[in-house]
Amino acid sequence: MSTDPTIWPEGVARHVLGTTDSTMAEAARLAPQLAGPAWILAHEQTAAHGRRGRAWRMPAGNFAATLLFKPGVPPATAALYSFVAALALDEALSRVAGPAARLSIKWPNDVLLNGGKVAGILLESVTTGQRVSHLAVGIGVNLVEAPGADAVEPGALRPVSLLGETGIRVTPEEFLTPLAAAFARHAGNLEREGFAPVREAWLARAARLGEKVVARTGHEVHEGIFETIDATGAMILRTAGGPLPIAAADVFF
Ligand SMILES: O=C(O)CCCC[C@@H]1SC[C@@H]2NC(=O)N[C@@H]21
Repeated sequence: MSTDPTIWPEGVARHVLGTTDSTMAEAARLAPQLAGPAWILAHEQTAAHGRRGRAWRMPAGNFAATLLFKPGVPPATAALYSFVAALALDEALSRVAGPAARLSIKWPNDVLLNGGKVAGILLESVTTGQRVSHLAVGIGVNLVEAPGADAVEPGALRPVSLLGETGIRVTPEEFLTPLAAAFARHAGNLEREGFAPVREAWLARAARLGEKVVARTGHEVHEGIFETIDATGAMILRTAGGPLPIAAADVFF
């Protein structure tokens, strides 16, 4: 991996916006003139989206930001930053909510609070030749309000908010500070030591490890025991037919 010590400088740039279409779209517009990593935070998004092109509802007061940077690594390595982001989110939420908060990470990168989804992560990248020239890590956190259950697909986990579950209120700007620090630290670990320490830390926070889950890929449904994640971040399911690596899927408990 890249070991460029300057990729995560002390003070990563921050752009704070009022209303925008989506911080992912803002990141795409900023990319051509990007010098170092930059966080783009918006107080309101009119066209936010989540994984698989789903709409992402963002009630006022919730957190919406995209971290844009230039990893300069192959796409498979860039994908590992989603585990970095999940760890950073889990850590930042635990910092603001206190150690009693029941937080965990649902593969690959949803953060759960008391068993409901409190935060989601979306990676978008631009690849030039064999390398990812720009990576946008979009993060949405229900700080003060969870969208209604009608906003999610049948069978998906109920959305929850930090305020609703813990009574703790933090502003998006306040939340960005521990999140950015945790992201920089875990990203530094990934870049210096490879995926092993991030994988280990991620597994220690994983929801339903060793339990039965259902993984729905575009066209197939697999049921099995969630055994581990491999060196590429794929979920390893123990199925009746043996261990099955799943690179991308929606997972149901
Ligand atoms: O769970 C998911 O599907 C991922 C949700 C990601 C939402 C965030 S909010 C900030 C950024 N801007 C967007 O339009 N999407 C991401």
